[in-house]
Amino acid sequence: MSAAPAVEISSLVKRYGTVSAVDGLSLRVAAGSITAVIGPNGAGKTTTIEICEGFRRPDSGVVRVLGLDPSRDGAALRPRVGVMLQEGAGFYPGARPAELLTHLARLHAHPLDVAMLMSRVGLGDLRAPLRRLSGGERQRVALAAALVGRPELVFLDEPTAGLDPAARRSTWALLAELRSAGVTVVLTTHLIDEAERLADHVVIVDAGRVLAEGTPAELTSGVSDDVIRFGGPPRLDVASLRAALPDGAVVREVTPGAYEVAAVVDPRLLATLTSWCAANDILAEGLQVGHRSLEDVYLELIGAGRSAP
Ligand SMILES: Nc1ncnc2c1ncn2[C@@H]1O[C@H](COP(=O)(O)OP(=O)(O)OP(=O)(O)O)[C@@H](O)[C@H]1O
Repeated sequence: MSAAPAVEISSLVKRYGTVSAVDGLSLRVAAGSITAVIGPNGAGKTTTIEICEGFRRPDSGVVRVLGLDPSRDGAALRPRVGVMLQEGAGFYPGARPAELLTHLARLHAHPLDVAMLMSRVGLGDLRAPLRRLSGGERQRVALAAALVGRPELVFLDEPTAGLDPAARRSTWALLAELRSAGVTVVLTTHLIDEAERLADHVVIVDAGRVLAEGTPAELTSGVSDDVIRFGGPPRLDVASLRAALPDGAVVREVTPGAYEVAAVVDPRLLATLTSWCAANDILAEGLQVGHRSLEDVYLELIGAGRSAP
């Protein structure tokens, strides 16, 4: 990976009237990496990305994309940067995918072959105009449009939203191939497992600021607690279990009959838990000790229950 970041944002602020969409956000994207920006609806992800793309101007702060200022150096950046907007916004609805992609290819010096690209993103030789395509097909066209010019850097706003599971996996494979070819990928997503599996670097944003960032492993290992999961009859007395466990343990019934204990797990804690179950005539089914997932960390950071991602 090159030392110069592909994207560098310092103290970015963007307001819409009284709404602070972005409120002092700073981040760096390493060249050749996949960076996932996650956060609840309205967190400021799209606004940040659109400023990087040159579509919006910041109120203050500094943004550098491939060392350039996107609000001034758009002409120099356009051939080098691919952009996928949410739901393929901005495409002419009467165009067919191949027409649109061929048109975009002509704007670039060394474009990809359009037929090959359409096949790679799962469009085959789909001939219907864009307005007749399904949401998932439009997503694929938008992804192909971002890639056709062989960009060094791509910004993808929710690239797998609305895709079926097979198409989502195939998109992940494509993004991993791009990274192997040295392309920098910045994406937003509401799928925390997508960020966890795919991204080298995850940035959690809320209320226009970065709450936490790091590799998925760093973000989850920074939390000392592990989690024990088990199944049993619904509506167990979690307060009684909680009282039996050491201070700091958190017990909750996630869904009826599915329990989670978040704590520093050691053999003694496990023994206390199973003794409590034995004393209450409960067979703890599927008992598992595991690390907390990125989703656990995310929900804790943004405040569980405040907003569904
Ligand atoms: N053009 C605009 N005019 C006024 N307010 C706007 C405008 N664009 C965005 N906002 C507001 O700025 C805030 C951040 O929006 P943004 O689209 O950046 O969030 P997001 O994190 O991308 O959300 P989502 O996950 O729902 O796409 C929201 O409160 C939104 O309503």
